[in-house]
Amino acid sequence: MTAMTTTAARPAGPPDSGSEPAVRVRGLLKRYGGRPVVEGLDLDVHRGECFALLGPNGAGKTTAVEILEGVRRRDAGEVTVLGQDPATAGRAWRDRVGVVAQTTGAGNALTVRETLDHYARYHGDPRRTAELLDAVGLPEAAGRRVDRLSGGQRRRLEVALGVQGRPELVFLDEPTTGMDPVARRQFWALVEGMREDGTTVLLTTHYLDEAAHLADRVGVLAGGRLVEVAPPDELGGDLRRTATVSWTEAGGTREVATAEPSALLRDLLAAHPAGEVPGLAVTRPGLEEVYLRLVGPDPDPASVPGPACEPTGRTAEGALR
Ligand SMILES: Nc1ncnc2c1ncn2[C@@H]1O[C@H](COP(=O)(O)OP(=O)(O)OP(=O)(O)O)[C@@H](O)[C@H]1O
Repeated sequence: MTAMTTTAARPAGPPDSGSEPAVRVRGLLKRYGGRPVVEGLDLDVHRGECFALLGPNGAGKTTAVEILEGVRRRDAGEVTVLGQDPATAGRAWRDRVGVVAQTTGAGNALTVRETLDHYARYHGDPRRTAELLDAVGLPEAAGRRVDRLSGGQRRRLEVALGVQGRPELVFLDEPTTGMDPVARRQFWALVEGMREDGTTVLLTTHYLDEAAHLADRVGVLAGGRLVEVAPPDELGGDLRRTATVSWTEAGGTREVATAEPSALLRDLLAAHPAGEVPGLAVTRPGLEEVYLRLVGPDPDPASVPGPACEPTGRTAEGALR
């Protein structure tokens, strides 16, 4: 697969934190049946940035993203996406935004190529079908019916449809779920290509390696709020800086958590003039451990008895449900 290039004139290079953000959210509140699922969410995504939203099942990621996409109604708060309120933005705004939803209805008797050609008509300046097929690694499946694709192939098609209109901002909700490891890495290259073109990307994922690889910043959503926002290798702050030094002593393992492991190592070496400190190891928490500490042991609000189900999406008339 090759990274795609666009003809649209957009600034390339690092995220632009100086100008108006691509996404601005203040005090976002969403309740289902009276129960808050997103509660006081504040978020800025800079233009040209790849931002990854992490959080356990039921944390409210899809709910928040669907509000930003303009397919779900909010109960309170301010939301601006590419300068407009998605709840009222029109067709022109929609053309500037790409959506790869968590699940879609894509599944029909058309072939992959026919499907892409069909949806191309909805965009003013669509990417060429051949270019898209190549970019998502589907050229061999171009003539296959969509309802005969594997789950991972279907996901690739959905990604192709989401970026077909050369969006300035693309929402990717768990885009690589169901993809094999090779397809995931192809997808990463696709996102990196979009980033180089200046596209803003807001991604949700459960794969921490994906967030670490792709994102300029990650936000961890828990209990309806962002509990931390930071570049992936800085998430966890003090927690990241704390090392655990362990060694074998008197037949057992000793473990000491310290922000200054060098000092402890000097003491240990001095206490072992013969050389080796038995079983010596120094470890620092990785992204996964930091994440698990941030979200807590059982943060899934879905485990609480839930409210009545609320449908999503726009009505045929385009109004929000
Ligand atoms: N249409 C709906 N009607 C009622 N409750 C809903 C609806 N959609 C989601 N919920 C509930 O809202 C909470 C947040 O769901 P949401 O899908 O936003 O979480 P998520 O972080 O995207 O989870 P996952 O990682 O599993 O995709 C969950 O408890 C879910 O059961």
